[in-house]
Amino acid sequence: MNDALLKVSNLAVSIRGDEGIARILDRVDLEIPRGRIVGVVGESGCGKSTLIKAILGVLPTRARIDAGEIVFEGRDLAKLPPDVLAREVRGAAIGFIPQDPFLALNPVFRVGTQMLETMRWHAPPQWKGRHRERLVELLRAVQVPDPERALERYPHEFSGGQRQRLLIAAALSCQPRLLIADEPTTALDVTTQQQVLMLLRNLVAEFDLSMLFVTHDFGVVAQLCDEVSVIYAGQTVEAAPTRRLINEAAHPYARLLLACHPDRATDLGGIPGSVPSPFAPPQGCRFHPRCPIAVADCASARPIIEQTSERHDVACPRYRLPLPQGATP
Ligand SMILES: Nc1ncnc2c1ncn2[C@@H]1O[C@H](COP(=O)(O)OP(=O)(O)OP(=O)(O)O)[C@@H](O)[C@H]1O
Repeated sequence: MNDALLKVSNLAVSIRGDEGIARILDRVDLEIPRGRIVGVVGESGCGKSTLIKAILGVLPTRARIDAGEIVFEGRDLAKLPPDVLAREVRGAAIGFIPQDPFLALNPVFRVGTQMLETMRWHAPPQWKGRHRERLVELLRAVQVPDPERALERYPHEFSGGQRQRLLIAAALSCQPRLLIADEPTTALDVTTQQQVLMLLRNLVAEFDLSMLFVTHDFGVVAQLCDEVSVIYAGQTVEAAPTRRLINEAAHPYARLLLACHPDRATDLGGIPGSVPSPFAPPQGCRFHPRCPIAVADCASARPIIEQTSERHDVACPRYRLPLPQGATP
């Protein structure tokens, strides 16, 4: 699609560690069309956070982008100087909602002080002199009760769900075009999680945004996302519109991950085995050691991405085969 707000192509990121060099992301592709919510799903250790860090330009010092592009509004973020990224992109054109609302706010400063400080650096010039007023409007939009008073309170005076709303307002406070959320509902109870997801959906429409939502939970993807990309051991294995992926997942990893979801599984055993270390990933398809339909060829060559239908890509030549009985948890 031409109207992508963000297009990540062929992105490779490696990190130098004591064990050698780890290829954490190995030619990842991702597209976020304007006005859409795209989920990135994968187990812990698949590279979701590294993908976010690469987009935001906050990779660890020992990491580097080896190849690929991160094109956002026509500019390749992978090639932008760090000061331009910090000034014009991170926390400005791209807002970030972190995973843990308990850790993300400084407990010793009032909420308003912290949020106004962010706005001082990144808010659009036309809001000059109106930061507090804008903030109150945003707190109202994220349904924080009594916004004027909320700005005078300290983080510990809010519940987890309210703190997450504060962080969503903070992410919106610089008038971003893209929101990136890293499992923002994981630390919340189920009811609050539902409310925050619904709020995010409404805000994306109301503020004319796009969103990248990272999670390990297909249930959350089903509720929130228009499209989804499944990532395994640093490689994109499948991408499709959400409904299609949930009803017709093709890659064995995506099928097994879906089968593990509580709504479907009778026994939540998870997928046997674990995500390989990026310091010594398997050759060929990185999923082949855990794949119930793998054959010898899967260990020798990386699968080519095939398009099964419009906007549905899968990186497995054997995706048409059924999984053997007992393979799903
Ligand atoms: N600074 C680092 N040094 C060495 N290895 C790292 C570093 N950061 C990440 N990794 C490794 O890269 C892989 C991907 O990590 P990443 O945090 O991106 O995965 P993730 O899918 O976000 O996992 P989680 O859901 O647990 O946050 C993991 O194997 C992790 O151990």
